[in-house]
Amino acid sequence: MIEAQDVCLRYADGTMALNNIDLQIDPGEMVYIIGHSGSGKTSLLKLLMGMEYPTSGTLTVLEQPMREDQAMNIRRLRRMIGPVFQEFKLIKGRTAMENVMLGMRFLDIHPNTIKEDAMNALIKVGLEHKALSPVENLSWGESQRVAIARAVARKPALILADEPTGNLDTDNALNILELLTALKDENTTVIVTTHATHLIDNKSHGKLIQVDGGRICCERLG
Ligand SMILES: Nc1ncnc2c1ncn2[C@@H]1O[C@H](COP(=O)(O)OP(=O)(O)OP(=O)(O)O)[C@@H](O)[C@H]1O
Repeated sequence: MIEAQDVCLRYADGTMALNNIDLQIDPGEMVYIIGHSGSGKTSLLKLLMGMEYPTSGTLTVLEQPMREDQAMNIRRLRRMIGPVFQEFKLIKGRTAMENVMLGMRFLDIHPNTIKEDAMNALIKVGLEHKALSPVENLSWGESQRVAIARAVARKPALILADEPTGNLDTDNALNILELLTALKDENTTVIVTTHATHLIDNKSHGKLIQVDGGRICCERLG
């Protein structure tokens, strides 16, 4: 599913965000990436999404080499990825439901099932009562849940979520983690960055990857 060998990422200003990353993630794995602010968690997700390319080393996601000369293929690869990034990129003037559906129109999902799948995703994140609300009327946490519904509804092979519980109260945060964990049963690989280690302490399954100063300093089963 994902294989990284000796991957480094240096940004244009010279910042070494990731150093010598080795990683193997299998289909259906639930992976939490933890670490202090600035340790490199988002940078790692950006590499996996093809928003940045390794400066050195090799990275493969769903059998796709992540290199600049593969940009066209990486665009296609993104159809198999459900991203939840910190800027939710919801379309203003559209309802929560329309936002969830927008991402699905470009996929091989039958038009008749798009509406049903979108509503099911909103139900999963507890937002069915806001389905017809324009997204600009939603709270920050609700917008976050719409972004998660949009990713889940696409039934992707891989979900990449950057702090998906960041602005949620404990109950909603736990619900979202439960929801993401359950995707394992559909063989979806889920990679989540989080500061909320107290929420994942009692999780019996999942792999924990701790990043420190751009290096993986610890990897263990949760
Ligand atoms: N576009 C960029 N250009 C230069 N440096 C960057 C860029 N994006 C991130 N960095 C730097 O790379 C390092 C890792 O940043 P990253 O955003 O991956 O950390 P993080 O662990 O996700 O942090 P946080 O938990 O605060 O979101 C930091 O030193 C950051 O300042």
